[in-house]
Amino acid sequence: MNCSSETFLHLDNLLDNIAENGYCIIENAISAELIAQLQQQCEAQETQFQHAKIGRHQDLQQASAIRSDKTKWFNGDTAAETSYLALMERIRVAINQNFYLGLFDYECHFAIYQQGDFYKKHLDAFKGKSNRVFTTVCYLNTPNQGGELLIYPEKGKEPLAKVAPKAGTLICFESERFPHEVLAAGSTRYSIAGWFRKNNSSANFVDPNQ
Ligand SMILES: O=C(O)CCC(=O)C(=O)O
Ligand SMILES: [Fe+2]
Repeated sequence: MNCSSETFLHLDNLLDNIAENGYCIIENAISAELIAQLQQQCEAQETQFQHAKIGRHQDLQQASAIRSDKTKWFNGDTAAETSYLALMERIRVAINQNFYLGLFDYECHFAIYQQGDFYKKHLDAFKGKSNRVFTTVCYLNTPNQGGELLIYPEKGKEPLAKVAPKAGTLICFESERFPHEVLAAGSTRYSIAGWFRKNNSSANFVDPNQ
């Protein structure tokens, strides 16, 4: 098993599961200390969170029927954010080494789901339309009830997995392949959602463009 003393990440487990299934769910992937710091940061900065838009071209009103959480982009401004990004960088490099995907960078945001907040079934990327290749989700607390993530197969209505959010659990899946949804949260739910991206740039089109 591949564990760093500080942050604790089951890299081999992650790679094996991705190779076999295209997704992985790893409990206790990240140290409780780092998770607690990130969760406290979310709580302290809650007023800076905003209702999320979906895609680049949709407006807020359309988005609110699909998701009701609030998000805040991650800038690496704090030591905890830097540690988290360093972990994601290790995953990016390992995925590239194992699957030759040419993942180029990583973007992520914090998300807060208050009681009743949801995110309806969706895909994070559509073939040929997005540079998002792998989605990551990391839970920063363990809500009392609700807020489960359902991961669906490419075709078929029965979920492959139903994940009750738990502090320290890390989920990774192919963004174009797995529709997923977040059931209504029963109590406040803190998380980080992120995406490893490929570079779609060409001579007259620069993307990622954030
Ligand atoms: O928080 C989760 O469990 C999933 C969030 C999600 O699907 C997203 O932000 O795209
Ligand atoms: Fe998603």
